Amino acid sequence: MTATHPLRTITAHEFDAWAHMVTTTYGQDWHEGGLRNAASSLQPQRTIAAYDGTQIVGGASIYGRVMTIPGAAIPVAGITLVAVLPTHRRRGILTAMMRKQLTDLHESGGEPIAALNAAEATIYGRFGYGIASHIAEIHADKKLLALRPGTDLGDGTIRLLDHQEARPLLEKVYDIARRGGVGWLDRTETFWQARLADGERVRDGGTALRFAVHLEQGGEATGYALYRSKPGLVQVIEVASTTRQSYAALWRYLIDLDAHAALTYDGAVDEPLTHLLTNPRAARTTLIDNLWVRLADVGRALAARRYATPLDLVLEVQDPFCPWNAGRYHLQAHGDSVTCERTQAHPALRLTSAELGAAYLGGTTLSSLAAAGRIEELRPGAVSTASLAFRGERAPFHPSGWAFPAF
Ligand SMILES: CC(=O)SCCNC(=O)CCNC(=O)[C@H](O)C(C)(C)COP(=O)(O)OP(=O)(O)OC[C@H]1O[C@@H](n2cnc3c(N)ncnc32)[C@H](O)[C@@H]1OP(=O)(O)O
Repeated sequence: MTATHPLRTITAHEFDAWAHMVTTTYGQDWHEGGLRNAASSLQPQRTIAAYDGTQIVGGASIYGRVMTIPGAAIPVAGITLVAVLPTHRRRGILTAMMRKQLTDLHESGGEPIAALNAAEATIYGRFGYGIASHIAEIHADKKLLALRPGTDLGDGTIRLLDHQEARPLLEKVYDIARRGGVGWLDRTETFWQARLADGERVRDGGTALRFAVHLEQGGEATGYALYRSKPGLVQVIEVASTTRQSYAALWRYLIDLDAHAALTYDGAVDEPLTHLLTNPRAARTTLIDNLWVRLADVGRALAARRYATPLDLVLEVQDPFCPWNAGRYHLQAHGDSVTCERTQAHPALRLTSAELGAAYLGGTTLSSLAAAGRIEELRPGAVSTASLAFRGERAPFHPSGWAFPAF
């Protein structure tokens, strides 16, 4: 808590007042559908508020989700709906809420990592969060888009289904895709509802959501694309597939949609689409930070993932914001056998939790952080060895946001 603004979890009947504070802070009016989605997906016992007397003046919540990480899928605390009223800024309320969330995770033995999408990239580094993934905002000139000759499209078909028909097929495909994709989350009923919410506000001038589902000859769904049309634009919302042929076939379908000059999609940094095109420059991309990861418990987090190469490394971790994490760790990894124990041995690398958070999903490299002067190498070659081991096979990708609406 801060000296003047105590923090506590909200009760269910305080939800409306809490939501009102969040929307006021975000410069919005909460509409009916949004309020319903938030009320059903948020857990009051994981939602905190800062009080000025009886008034709620700040708040933050946690969604408990399961995220695919290199070699495993683990519970992750999804930090969301962080807000402090404009009347109460710069008094340390955010700092107190961040500390409470992480302390609670540590003391309860909760999720070993926390993750969030940052409203501004200047906010969360000070609390030990590091940029673990980027998103490639793709903007393509449709008349220049064409697939390379000879692209294997398989022999399936694409059907436009309505929401009800598509929904079970989407779930099956998504569940296979997310298990193989680092950064992807599990999606329970509540989160599906939010992801597929389709009211006027969500459409933002576009059509209703379209469900293009790829079916194999035997009827099995192996991919889907969610999109809407906006004036002059195909806005691709989500593409998931379980085979390379269905991925290529879905993109051919999207590219072939007539009467649109442009196509947009928030894809992975290493989105295979680029390599399917005759003119890769037709799809221009802007990179933007996406998932910020914070190791709430360094030892448990590092032991939970798998590493690309064998590793025997002593790390000295500095962590003024979460002092329980500070100290030396002996990280040993060989295939599925991974241990991370406290030690007094001499360290090979000195770094903070933020660098470990950044490297955790295998996207940001330790070598790049070291080149920026953010990691101290105490044993020659240790950065290079560790960087290769932390690296993932594919760039991590988080196909939907943490922030409201809650998908
Ligand atoms: C995961 C998500 O939900 S992201 C959404 C985040 N929410 C928003 O952006 C909504 C609008 N903004 C706000 O609600 C508030 O301004 C917040 C939550 C960003 C900050 O809350 P505050 O209580 O004012 O922050 P607090 O007083 O604890 O500041 C902590 C430090 O962060 C800095 N800081 C706070 N906000 C910002 C910002 N937007 N940009 C840069 N620095 C910031 C402060 O200057 C302070 O620095 P210091 O420790 O060096 O003095």
